[in-house]
Amino acid sequence: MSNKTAIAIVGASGRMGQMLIKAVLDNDNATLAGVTERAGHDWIGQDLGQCMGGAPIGVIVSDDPLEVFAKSQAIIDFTAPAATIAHAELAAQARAVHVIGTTGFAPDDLKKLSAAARHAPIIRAGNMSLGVNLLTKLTQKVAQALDADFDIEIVESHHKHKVDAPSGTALMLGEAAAAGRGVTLDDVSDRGRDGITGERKRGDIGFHAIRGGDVVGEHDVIFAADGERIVLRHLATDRNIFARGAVKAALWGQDKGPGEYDMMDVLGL
Ligand SMILES: NC(=O)c1ccc[n+]([C@@H]2O[C@H](COP(=O)([O-])OP(=O)(O)OC[C@H]3O[C@@H](n4cnc5c(N)ncnc54)[C@H](O)[C@@H]3O)[C@@H](O)[C@H]2O)c1
Ligand SMILES: O=C(O)C1=N[C@H](C(=O)O)CCC1
Repeated sequence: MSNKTAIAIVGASGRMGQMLIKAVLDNDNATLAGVTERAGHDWIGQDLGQCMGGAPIGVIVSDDPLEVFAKSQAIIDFTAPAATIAHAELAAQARAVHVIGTTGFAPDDLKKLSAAARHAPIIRAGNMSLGVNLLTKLTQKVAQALDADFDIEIVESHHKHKVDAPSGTALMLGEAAAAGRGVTLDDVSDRGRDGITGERKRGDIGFHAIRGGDVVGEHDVIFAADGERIVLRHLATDRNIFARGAVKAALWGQDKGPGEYDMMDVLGL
């Protein structure tokens, strides 16, 4: 039996799905167990290699996650919240590691993920890149070192197809800034100001989302005081940074018990 980890990719035709497939095929410690797309998608029943514009590779795109998960040790999921919730239940039944990159979950969705994580490991992060996870740590440290004379604003830019705002990364950074300050993000979050908003409230953390063109992902955490400003910035120029992180997480999760983990755990940060 091969000692490579069998990984399934759901949402195969997506911007991230295609990156993830290449990252698994390029990894010496992983093998592609199968791929899925949503029912009715025109890739269903076709050879994956041909769908991606190359030669056949003998992997047929499925719309049956149950059948694919049964032969997988890990599932990598960058799809949409409703799909990911359904996948979490099936991954838990299959006792497979579920790596979740999907963003835009509602609080009730997160409760369902926590329930699934009682049966198998879930590794979830709004951003799987090493750079952003380091930036998150730095954000917490800087917020801890400064008082609320420094106003915190988080500005993110993404491509025009992105459907959720603020980005998962912006929320990670906001949570880190709030933790550094010793407050709860929900109590201080101020999203997308418009109209006569009144003066900025001391201690608030502001969020702003720019959408346009093909921007892969850019995040600034601004600490603005009277007379000086600190800006922590991450610029993503290639989605491969997210895909590589997700495959690393799938391999890392193999000897872990049920529970909820994130990329900080994977990277040891
Ligand atoms: N955490 C990270 O590092 C990171 C990085 C990039 C993107 N993302 C997130 O990943 C998600 C996907 O982003 P994208 O740009 O690839 O989007 P996309 O729209 O290009 O791809 C999503 C794919 O999922 C498929 N899908 C939807 N429902 C499905 C189902 N039930 N079964 C199988 N496939 C299904 C869609 O058909 C589509 O092909 C978003 O939530 C995005 O914010 C996270
Ligand atoms: O392209 C996207 O969508 C991205 N989503 C994640 C987020 O919401 O932060 C990570 C960056 C790219």
